[in-house]
Order: sequence, then structure tokens, then C-alpha cells
Amino acid sequence: MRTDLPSLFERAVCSRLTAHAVRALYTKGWTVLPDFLQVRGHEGIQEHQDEENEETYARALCDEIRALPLQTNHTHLVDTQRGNRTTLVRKCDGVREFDGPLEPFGTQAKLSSLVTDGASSLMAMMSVLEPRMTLTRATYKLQMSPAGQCGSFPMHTDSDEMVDERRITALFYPNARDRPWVQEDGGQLRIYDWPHGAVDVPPSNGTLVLFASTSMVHRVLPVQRERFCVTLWLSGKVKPASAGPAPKLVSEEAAMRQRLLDRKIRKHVIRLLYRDEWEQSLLEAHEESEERSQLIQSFHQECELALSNMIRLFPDVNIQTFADFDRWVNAQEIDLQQADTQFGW
Ligand SMILES: O=C(O)CCC(=O)C(=O)O
Ligand SMILES: [Fe+2]
Repeated sequence: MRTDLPSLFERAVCSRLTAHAVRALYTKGWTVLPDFLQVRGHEGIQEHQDEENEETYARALCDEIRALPLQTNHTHLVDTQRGNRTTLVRKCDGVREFDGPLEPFGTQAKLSSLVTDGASSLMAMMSVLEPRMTLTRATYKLQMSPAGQCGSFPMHTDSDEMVDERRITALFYPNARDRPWVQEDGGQLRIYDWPHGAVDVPPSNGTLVLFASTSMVHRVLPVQRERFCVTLWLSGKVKPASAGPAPKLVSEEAAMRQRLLDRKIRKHVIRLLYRDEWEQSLLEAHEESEERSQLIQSFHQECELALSNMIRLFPDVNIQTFADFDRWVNAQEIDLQQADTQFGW
């Protein structure tokens, strides 16, 4: 039985995670909750409230992260043609990470409680608000970017149905409140919400971001100031919405536009449309090396493969080059409202 009081994060899950936000996550694949820790109402825990507020809680999390044995991470480049041989591509020093075990007491107590009890409350509340989500297990990663080192993350999705059961990514930013996060600070989380376009989320103190691990393409822009992030990956099952009556499609073109919005196809559309930015982000986030050149080469192969898949999937369209593909997709009058409600799982 627990004898400790719920943390500010757990209380925020109860009072700040709205049905509206969880519906947005389910229908469009992502949602942002700024000032997540602004828990109103004192819930009669006056003593607890006095010692822990948004500011002190977030600062304590940052101090705990700073004290961890953080390490520069690597991208795993898997060569499926050669028996899944893996090459490690070293990232730049600007991002340091830790995903090892945490001590539940002492110097890691707040982090430990966040990634266990905090994550459990989050999963339970999400399942209550959206019963098609059954999330049962959480894993985590703690991350810090020192000031002035231009740390960044390249464009990626976090998971793949074929690889593991991670379904929802929750990013929580316990960053300093002493001055607001401005454009020049960099470090924004960029979410590629095609066909709407890219959205930049500043990692301001107390912001919680939720998105679909398997299909939301995202990156972190190079950051200039000290930046912290707690990542929780929630695993389990998310049932797709039951198919309603099939939409009446007035034309072949409408049917084609609808297929482009399929979650699995959308991911490849984004890779192709943003291929230059994607390549640039890979270069920025990794140290120059022989392995990085292999990574870029493999990225080009994946783009070629995505293009040939598009040619196969849309045989009636005359696509031969990347430029043909861009022209064709950009000319489609996609129903943006439909795009929002049609995010499948
Ligand atoms: O730091 C962030 O905002 C996100 C990091 C991320 O995308 C990841 O660790 O997979
Ligand atoms: Fe990620």
C-alpha cells in the first residue's frame, strides 16, 4: 500500500487531463497540454501544497536529471539485407540521456515516482476517458541538453507496430520558468501533422505533449538553452474506431485522396514531402563520421522505396520522380476536417 502523498504530476493527471484532450489524441493523433501542472483547488492537502508547487516540483525534477549518469546516445542503423546487422551512429553531445533503473528514495525519488505512479495514473485516466485505449506498461527516458551545444533530434517516429507495443508517447517538460521560452531559444518539438503542416511546440515549463508513437513524425529543433525532457512511452493496445457507414465517394479522385490519409500511407507521404528537411535533421543531430554517411545513404534508399511504393499504390497517377510526387500531392484538395477525424490506430 502507498503511504506517500500523490505527486503534483499525479494530481494534475486527475484534474488537468481533459476528455477533450484525450479525444484529440485519439482522433487526430496528438495533443498538447500547456501548464499541465497548474492544479487548481487544494484538495485539502494543504501541508503538501505548501512544500510543492509547479516551480519547486519542476526544479527538483531538473536537479535529479542533472545528477544522473547521462550519456550521449546513438541511432541504431539496422541493415535488413545483411541479417539485421546494426551500426551505431553517434549523436552529437548536445543531447544526454538516461534510461537505466532509478532509486525510489533519496536523490531520484521524484523522478522515480513520476515514471512509476505518475505514468500509471496517466495510463489509467486515459483508459477511462477513451476506453479504446488499454495501456498497461510504461517505459521512460530522461534527457538533458546543456546550454549552447545545439542539441537536436532528427525527424523520426518513436515506434513501429512490428517492433514493440509502444503506442502513446508522453513528453513532459520540467524546464525553468525564470524566463519564457522564445523562438530564438530553439528546442521546439516539431510535429509533422500533414496535411495541416508542421506545428512547433515550445518545451515550456509544465507542458505535456501526447502523440501516437507509431505514426507521428517529429523532431527537436537545435536548442541553445538548457533543456530537459521526461519521455514516457505507454504500451498496450489501442483499438481503431469501428468503421461507420462507408463515406460516399463521388469520384475516383476522392477515393485516392482518402487513401493518402490512411495513417500508414501518411507517414510515407511526410517522408517524401519533407525529405530535404529530414536529411538535414539527420546531419545536424549526428557527429560527422563514416557511420553517419551510411545513415544518410540508407535514408536515401528509404525515400526511393517510399516513392516506388507510391507508384505501386497509385498506378493511375503519373509519378516518376520525387518532384512529380510533390506536385501531385500538393495539388490534391484534401478535406482537412476529414484528415482530423480519420487518424486510424
Ligand atoms: O525531447 C523531446 O522533446 C523529444 C525527444 C524524442 O523525440 C525522443 O526521445 O524520441
Ligand atoms: Fe521521439
